Amino acid sequence: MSIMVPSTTPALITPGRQALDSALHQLDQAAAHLGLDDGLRTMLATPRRSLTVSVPVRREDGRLDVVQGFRVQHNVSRGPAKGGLRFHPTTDLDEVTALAMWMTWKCALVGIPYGGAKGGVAVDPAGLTTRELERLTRRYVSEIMPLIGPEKDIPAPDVGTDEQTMAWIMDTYSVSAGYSVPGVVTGKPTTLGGSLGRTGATSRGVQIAALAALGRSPEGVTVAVQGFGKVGALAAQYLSDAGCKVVAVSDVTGAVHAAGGLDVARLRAYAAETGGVRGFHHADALDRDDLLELDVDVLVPAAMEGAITEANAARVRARLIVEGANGPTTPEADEILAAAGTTVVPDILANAGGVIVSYLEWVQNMQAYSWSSGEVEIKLRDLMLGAFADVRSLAAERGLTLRQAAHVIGVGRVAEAHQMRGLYP
Ligand SMILES: NC(=O)C1=CN([C@@H]2O[C@H](COP(=O)(O)OP(=O)(O)OC[C@H]3O[C@@H](n4cnc5c(N)ncnc54)[C@H](OP(=O)(O)O)[C@@H]3O)[C@@H](O)[C@H]2O)C=CC1
Ligand SMILES: O=C(O)CCC(=O)C(=O)O
Repeated sequence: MSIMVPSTTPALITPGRQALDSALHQLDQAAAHLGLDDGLRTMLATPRRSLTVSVPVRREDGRLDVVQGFRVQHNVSRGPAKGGLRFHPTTDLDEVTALAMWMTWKCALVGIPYGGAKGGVAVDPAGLTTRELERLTRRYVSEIMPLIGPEKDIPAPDVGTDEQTMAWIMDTYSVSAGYSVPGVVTGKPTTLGGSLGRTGATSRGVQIAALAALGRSPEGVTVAVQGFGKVGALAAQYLSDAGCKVVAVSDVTGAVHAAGGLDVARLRAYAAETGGVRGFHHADALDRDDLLELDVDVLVPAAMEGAITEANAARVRARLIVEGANGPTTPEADEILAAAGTTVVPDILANAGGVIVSYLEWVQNMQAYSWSSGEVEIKLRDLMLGAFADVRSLAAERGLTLRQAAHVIGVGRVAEAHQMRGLYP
């Protein structure tokens, strides 16, 4: 049986196509290891539902722009589909499909009862006013309304979206339902039923995974973080709080480096005020992509897919990579890093803290109850460390990389759910 994968521009290798190729390669490796038959493997390679929508946006000057939006539900065998919503100019159906597939394995790996989904709108949010963004978000939600719901598919923040976006989604859905439906979305403001601890959850998970992988005192361990958005900035903060020395960070505007360690709290305030890390007085400027090749103990890619490729992997000097981003390392780069003895804590494990606390938020919404930040933190830590231990022990037992082991566990659990439900035979 051949695999049908969507492609918007088959003649061109877009970043989205690269991400989807990586995701399919990782699935193939796991399926071969698990001995899955070709039919089941094909089913897991194919999204259950993909929706492409045209979203008209009325601009402040009266113009009407039309942008493309997507929502892909990759798999729903273990529960409702779950995954973030991305606003980014290069987002396409291939990228969203890859991200949805990674959500499926991530949720299975950390043992939460969800399938995987992702949404995207091909737009640069920095080029829109707040009112334009609100109109865009509400119209996108109206277009994907048939797919989403607290028991069907639950969006959350990703690149270019935040808790305000989630509030507009919750309101648009609730107005249509005729009553408040907080459980339709996670990563909401706490005033609307958001969970304590969700804002920093992905970064907290990155910190937990990094410290577990280090296996020694973090005191003085040098760290570079690519991406200084929701995930990267707080990952840098939490690693610094734990005693690591964060020596470099980057965003789209550039990179900054201080051999003695950055004052991360001060840099966060500076970036919030100026719109980026570039020009921070208490550090040296660095070429943005040179950050990936610094001589540090730990590298945290927390920006976009395809940051570490066969073109630069051999020059990566960090001995430990903890993937805050989804898909930052291509399969070719993975091979180079593995041969060099570099440990990679894979995305579906390292950045799972976000969806774990999203799950806790949804559970609180469904019960109309809320937990303290301490309770949330304990549950997050338990789920992260449990998944980390499962991955590490399978990797050691079978001679796999941490990424291969994580995919064998995630894909294996989803395959088992299909077989038990009898949907496929
Ligand atoms: N938000 C979440 O809960 C989760 C996010 N993730 C993943 O984490 C990653 C980051 O997401 P998130 O923090 O939410 O997104 P944000 O939009 O908040 O931040 C993205 C950051 O990456 C920067 N960036 C983009 N391209 C580059 C580049 N080439 N070099 C350096 N920096 C760059 C952006 O810079 P600038 O601001 O200047 O544009 C920004 O600082 C994504 O892969 C996402 O899928 C994974 C799990 C959960
Ligand atoms: O919190 C969620 O539901 C999903 C977060 C996300 O998009 C991701 O883990 O990549």
